Amino acid sequence: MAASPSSLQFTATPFNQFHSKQVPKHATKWGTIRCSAASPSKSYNITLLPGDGIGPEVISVAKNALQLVASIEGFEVAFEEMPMGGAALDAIGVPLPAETLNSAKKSDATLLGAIGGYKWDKNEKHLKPETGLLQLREGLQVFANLRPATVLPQLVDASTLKKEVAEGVDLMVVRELTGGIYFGKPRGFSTNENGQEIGFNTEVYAAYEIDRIARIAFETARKRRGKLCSVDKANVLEASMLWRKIVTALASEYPDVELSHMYVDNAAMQLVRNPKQHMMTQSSMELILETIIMQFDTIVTNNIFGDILSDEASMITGSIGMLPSASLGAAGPGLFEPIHGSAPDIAGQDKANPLATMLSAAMLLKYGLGEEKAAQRIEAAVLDTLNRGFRTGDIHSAGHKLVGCKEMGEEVLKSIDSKTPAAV
Ligand SMILES: NC(=O)c1ccc[n+]([C@@H]2O[C@H](COP(=O)([O-])OP(=O)(O)OC[C@H]3O[C@@H](n4cnc5c(N)ncnc54)[C@H](O)[C@@H]3O)[C@@H](O)[C@H]2O)c1
Ligand SMILES: CC(C)[C@H](C(=O)O)[C@@H](O)C(=O)O
Repeated sequence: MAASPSSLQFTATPFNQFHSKQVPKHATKWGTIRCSAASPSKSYNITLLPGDGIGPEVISVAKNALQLVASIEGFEVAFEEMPMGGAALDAIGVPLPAETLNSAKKSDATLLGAIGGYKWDKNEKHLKPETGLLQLREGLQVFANLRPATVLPQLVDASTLKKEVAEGVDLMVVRELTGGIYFGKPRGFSTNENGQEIGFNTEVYAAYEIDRIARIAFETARKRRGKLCSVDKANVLEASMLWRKIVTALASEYPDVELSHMYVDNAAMQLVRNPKQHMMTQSSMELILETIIMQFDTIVTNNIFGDILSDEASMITGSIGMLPSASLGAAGPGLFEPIHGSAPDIAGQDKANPLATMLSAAMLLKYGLGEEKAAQRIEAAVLDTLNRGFRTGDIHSAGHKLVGCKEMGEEVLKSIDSKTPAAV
């Protein structure tokens, strides 16, 4: 695939259209903005949740990028930084303080770094940083989690897969985010008939939850290469059987989208075996042509399979430090976060790759605020910085300049500054 900024535009996602049709709050705001020629200054409130571990390091870099592109594009951003996760547990005693959730609900969008760490690992369930994150997703009702995984030409060598396997991979995982086994009841600890301790959870999906995420996925696939793979475990799990039935029934509404189904165990294997299919065809000139067809383009799956498969997909692209995400609901502000965690093993050492968070900031601008040009400035600057040879440790290979989190951030800012609008 050619190296072009557009490969990072995640073109394929139709969420702008989805949102502008279905999110009254945003639709109203965008309408006002577009019509208000007399008042050129727009202003957005963004809640920042640095969280734990490398979270504060990557958020500080992304905040600078948001500020810079806002000033170039002529709008204002006001940040409200709130405690979340382990940081909130230490300061306030709960992983998601009411003030933090309220700030996220009132703002135009929320950018999260990461939460969690060894310190809180043994806490009771309701006092775990991770519980706060689930409460935040539930509180904002952001049921659709878009996780693009694109192998950038600059980073093919960073992938642990062979070049010919990784090159050109461009996936979108659409993960259901507010249902399934993460939230299903009953759940808990008990004892069985033999007096042994048991822990149990419930994988449960209502038809409407499957329907709404499947529609997002079909719309997403329609704007990409028209291929949707629904990943489930319908050979074993009832919740997956219903999932497959509803996704299959919807296909007739999207005749332009080619739907396939795959069991999750096979999908996990196929993702690293052959995310692309190579087909040999013979041309009229008796030449053997190799056509690369994406085995995977858009993947739709439940909460837990999406969590696991997106982490796996990240390694095709080179590093989990590169993958952004957008979590969106039918109404209200979105939540934007890198897919990685708090990386306690490298926290506080200026080693984190901030690009996943910067690209999440770009998704925030595009899907959360409708500021497409500002988003493109960040995406183009990330590519430019990689083109100029800068690499954090997770994506470093011979011949490139090894930098820390801060320096990587500064180099992206330089790239943002040096790009004229025409070049974006
Ligand atoms: N959304 C979130 O906040 C989120 C997501 C996943 C895990 N977590 C939490 O994070 C903590 C650590 O979890 P984990 O170790 O399983 O996963 P992790 O994603 O934090 O780290 C996995 C590995 O990837 C590396 N890594 C992650 N992000 C990186 C980056 N930006 N740059 C360079 N290297 C990076 C880490 O150093 C580590 O070796 C746990 O408490 C977990 O619950 C939070
Ligand atoms: C930290 C955890 C609750 C979270 C999840 O499982 O969703 C994480 O793995 C993620 O992918 O954001």
